[in-house]
Amino acid sequence: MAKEAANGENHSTTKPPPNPSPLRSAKFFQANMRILVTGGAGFIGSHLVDKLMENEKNEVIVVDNYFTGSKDNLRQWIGHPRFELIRHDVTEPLLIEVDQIYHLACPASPIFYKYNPVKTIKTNVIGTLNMLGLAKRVGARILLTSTSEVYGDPLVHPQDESYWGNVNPIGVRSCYDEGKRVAETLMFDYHRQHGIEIRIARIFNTYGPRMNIDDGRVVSNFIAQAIRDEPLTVQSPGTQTRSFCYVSDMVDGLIRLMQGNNTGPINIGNPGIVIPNCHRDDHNDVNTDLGFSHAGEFTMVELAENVKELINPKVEIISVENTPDDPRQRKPDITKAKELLGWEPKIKLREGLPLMEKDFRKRLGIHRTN
Ligand SMILES: NC(=O)c1ccc[n+]([C@@H]2O[C@H](COP(=O)([O-])OP(=O)(O)OC[C@H]3O[C@@H](n4cnc5c(N)ncnc54)[C@H](O)[C@@H]3O)[C@@H](O)[C@H]2O)c1
Ligand SMILES: O=c1ccn([C@@H]2O[C@H](COP(=O)(O)OP(=O)(O)O[C@H]3OC[C@@H](O)[C@H](O)[C@H]3O)[C@@H](O)[C@H]2O)c(=O)[nH]1
Repeated sequence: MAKEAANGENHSTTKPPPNPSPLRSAKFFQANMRILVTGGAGFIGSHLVDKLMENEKNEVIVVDNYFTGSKDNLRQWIGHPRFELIRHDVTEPLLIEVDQIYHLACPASPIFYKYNPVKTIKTNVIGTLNMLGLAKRVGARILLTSTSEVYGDPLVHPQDESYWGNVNPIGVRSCYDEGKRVAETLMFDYHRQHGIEIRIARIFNTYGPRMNIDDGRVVSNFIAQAIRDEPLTVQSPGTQTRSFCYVSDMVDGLIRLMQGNNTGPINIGNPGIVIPNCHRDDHNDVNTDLGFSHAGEFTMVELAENVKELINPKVEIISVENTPDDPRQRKPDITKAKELLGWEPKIKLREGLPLMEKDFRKRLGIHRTN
């Protein structure tokens, strides 16, 4: 019987998970925790690896096909005795022995996941099936990085985990959002049917150093544009909102979820703090809405204005055409993360943007002149 609480409920299983390796209970040999990170050469994955490697009791194995990730993100660990890097596509089976699996492998930026949509859905469905098969064979606990995109173009705001979403099943984003929805279904079916220990994080927009400069997502686009003196391209109408979480907060949330007792799904993102009657003068990163402020949800025009003010006040902001099915609003309800994981984000957007600017300037070789 699986012990974890899913959405506060218990699910019965038909079969207990396999016993852990005898090495786990060996008297004289204390094995390290072997942790697999799929997609570990990517943006969030490589920061997660950094954090996991800080613990000397962890051995970290990364598998990645380098579609959007890069060995460069892991260069400080290559050759380290507790670290292994394997070029592998998760759509193919993987036979290794591990205790935990953080399953991140999947292109996350819309321009990359739409580039080869059939491959994206294979990665989400076959890739997740393969990782669940591995978890089942070796009795590992597995965490899936799902997404706020499972809520589609949400009709409920902010989004809590009980909301089933408003998703177009045949649209250009479906390979990703429907793919992640199937991945969540597979996780719960393996949990109920085979007793696999699962964890599901629904990640909201995350930003920080190491994002690909040409990643295509909004924060990296605006920062790269501001540094290069190019106009900031706000996709119309510009009133669509997102809530942005700094990557170190995200990694902390993922590790807490993996180590805790709740299956999730649990939203991990930065909704900001709701401060009644607070105005822009009182808080730098607060957008004022009828005297009711939320410092974490930004329209794309507001995000562009923040980037302009912080990074390059001379840069122009222009409106460009949008792509179909762009969600109009997005902000997480993180009550569950607070209550069940004791987690909430610490870094505000205006603190995170300069950290990312520093990293982008270094990689672009463009110094700040003012
Ligand atoms: N960054 C965000 O805002 C965000 C939001 C919601 C969910 N997520 C999820 O978090 C995870 C990581 O996202 P990210 O922002 O770090 O993206 P990313 O593109 O930087 O990282 C994804 C990694 O997966 C690898 N990959 C892709 N397909 C693969 C395959 N078939 N086999 C093996 N490796 C493969 C890529 O090469 C890359 O290293 C993804 O699952 C994504 O869906 C991210
Ligand atoms: O240059 C740009 C890029 C994007 N945008 C806008 O910025 C908003 C955010 O777009 P992004 O491409 O950064 O990311 P999205 O929020 O659409 O999707 C993200 O959601 C959560 C994760 O699963 C993924 O990382 C990604 O799919 C959209 O409204 C988009 O229209 C711009 O205004 N200008």
